[in-house]
Amino acid sequence: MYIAIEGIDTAGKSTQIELLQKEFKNVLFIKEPGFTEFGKKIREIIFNDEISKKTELFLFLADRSETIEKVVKPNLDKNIISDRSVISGIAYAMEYFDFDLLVNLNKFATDSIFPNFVIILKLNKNTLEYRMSGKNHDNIEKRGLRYLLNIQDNIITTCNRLEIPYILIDASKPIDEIYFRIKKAISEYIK
Ligand SMILES: Nc1ncnc2c1ncn2[C@@H]1O[C@H](COP(=O)(O)OP(=O)(O)O)[C@@H](O)[C@H]1O
Ligand SMILES: Cc1cn([C@H]2C[C@H](O)[C@@H](COP(=O)(O)OP(=O)(O)O)O2)c(=O)[nH]c1=O
Repeated sequence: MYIAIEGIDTAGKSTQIELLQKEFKNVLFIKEPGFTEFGKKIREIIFNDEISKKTELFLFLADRSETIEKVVKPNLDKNIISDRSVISGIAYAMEYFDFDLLVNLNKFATDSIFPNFVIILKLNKNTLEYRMSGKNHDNIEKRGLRYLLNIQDNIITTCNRLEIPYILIDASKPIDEIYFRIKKAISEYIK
């Protein structure tokens, strides 16, 4: 089972995954971007170089392709939980490029290996504003709150259009309340 934890920046993905890693010892936890050694180099370029949106897209595709080829494919018999996935890949890029083109590029990059189930941590504007005020902003976060809230809508749209099952969790709730809901949801998939 390949499950993705999705949400915009500061939604609480890393926080929840740290808790999940303590409890689900037999699950393979991965992330995008930058899980493989190659992906770490790609991530540095994306966040530090001034590149075009198209180049950024191909770099994320290269990171995703390498993770799928070297990590996901060899472990499809296991349970995998990923911090972000192709869903983020399409949701962030569809602000600039055609949705169907992005789906086809990602199908090629991943041999059509997409998550089976997605958990979306959904932030309201005020909570996003508060959490973003507490951190430095990378190249992508500098595009602002409106952009990130659009991405959040895109994440939901992408799951719907790809017909990938998902649940929405209010990311402004207390950490343990969110964790309880995530645990309940994935326990139906991960025995
Ligand atoms: N449910 C929550 N309630 C309050 N603060 C939270 C919650 N979840 C995460 N945070 C805080 O919000 C910030 C972003 O969380 P993080 O897990 O890094 O988000 P992401 O990985 O989605 O970018 C961190 O400072 C974290 O401590
Ligand atoms: C995986 C992926 C992430 N992104 C963006 C989302 C984030 O702003 C950034 C990932 O940086 P990261 O530090 O992993 O942030 P977060 O903790 O919010 O996941 O890259 C894309 O634009 N396209 C993609 O395909």
